[in-house]
Amino acid sequence: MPFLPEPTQRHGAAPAGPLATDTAILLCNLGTPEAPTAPALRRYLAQFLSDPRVVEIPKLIWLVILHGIILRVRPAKSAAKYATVWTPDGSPLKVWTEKQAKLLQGRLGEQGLRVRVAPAMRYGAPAIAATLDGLKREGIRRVLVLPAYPQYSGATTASVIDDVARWTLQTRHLPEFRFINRYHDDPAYIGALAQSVREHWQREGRGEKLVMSFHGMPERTLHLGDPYHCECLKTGRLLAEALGLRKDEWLVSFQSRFGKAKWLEPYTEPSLIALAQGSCKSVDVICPGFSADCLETLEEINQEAREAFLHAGGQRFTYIPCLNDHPAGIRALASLAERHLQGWPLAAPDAAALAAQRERALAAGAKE
Ligand SMILES: C=CC1=C(C)c2cc3[nH]c(cc4nc(cc5[nH]c(cc1n2)c(C)c5CCC(=O)O)C(CCC(=O)O)=C4C)c(C)c3C=C
Ligand SMILES: [Fe+2]
Ligand SMILES: [Fe+2]
Repeated sequence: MPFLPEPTQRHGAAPAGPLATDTAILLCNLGTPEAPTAPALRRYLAQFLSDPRVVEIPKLIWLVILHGIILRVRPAKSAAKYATVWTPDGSPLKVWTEKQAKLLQGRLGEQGLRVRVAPAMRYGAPAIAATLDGLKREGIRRVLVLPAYPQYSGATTASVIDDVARWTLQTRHLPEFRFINRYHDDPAYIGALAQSVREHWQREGRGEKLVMSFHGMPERTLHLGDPYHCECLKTGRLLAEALGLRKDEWLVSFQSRFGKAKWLEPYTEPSLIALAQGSCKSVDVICPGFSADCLETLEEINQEAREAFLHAGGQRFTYIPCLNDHPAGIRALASLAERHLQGWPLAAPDAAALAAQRERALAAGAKE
């Protein structure tokens, strides 16, 4: 059966008739636990924190710390935090990533691009390898890998590419691949962020300062040449310019510090406390590096950081949601994808040829 797109909510019904395609976009996000429970967190954290791209310390020392301390203590603590943001449909990160994939496919369809968009997770499910197996079984021959991270880092973007490369090592007949490494300064992405801030200000009023909080990284990675820090600063500057903000009306900070080492500064929560203790009593906080709301934004920022700011004397804290399913955010992803799909034939392949190709793929087994 040719692949049939599902109708989307924001962009109306999918084009009439079956949509055959041999091109896919793999929309990859970080991944999330299956449930807000300690056992599910232990499985998730064990996979995530065993990735040498994420924790760059000598393997043996790290394995002792990870299994001897972290995986004994952190799962229960993190599970309790996840429970506060869990939705009836599951973890917010998973719900939003699945929705984004559907909307992106619908949007590309409206632009006349017949592309299958499949969500995948670097850790947990749906795994990148299983998703690529499934796409191959569907007859997909070209894959554009779109990590859902605007700013490149070794811990995130490169780790997605590692995982795709692991799959290619055990696959004979490879699809053609392309990778998107970053979109931190893409005008449509910056424009979508600016639009969401302006809409937020219209709804909620405007604070004295816009705090742009990005996920942190060990500071060491900056000195080792990771471009993440620079790309976050550039996103921040471009967003401030798009909003016409003066230098004293915004700041970039870094959240989610893990462990005792020095991470990128300034840290978000101490910065908010310093603002509240000084003369800034009203802030709007946005997390431009997260393409979808998740534990780090909904719990760490909108609960913990909010409480810290108000407790320190702040009077008004508003949180600006991630782009999630915002039409401007989906349009930005679509224009980004369209540029990277250039030159690939996106008209429907001959349906009979596609069916025959799938038959051959199925007969030979997905791994071949
Ligand atoms: C151990 C070091 C970590 C590095 C380095 C790191 C980098 C990094 N992470 C994201 C995006 C996300 N991280 C999320 C959760 C999360 N991150 C870490 C640790 C590191 N991240 C942990 C241990 C956790 C799990 C939660 C916890 O126990 O605190 C998430 C949210 C996932 C969810 O399910 O909601 C995201 C998204 C980026 C972009 C990044 C480097 C640039
Ligand atoms: Fe993280
Ligand atoms: Fe966190």
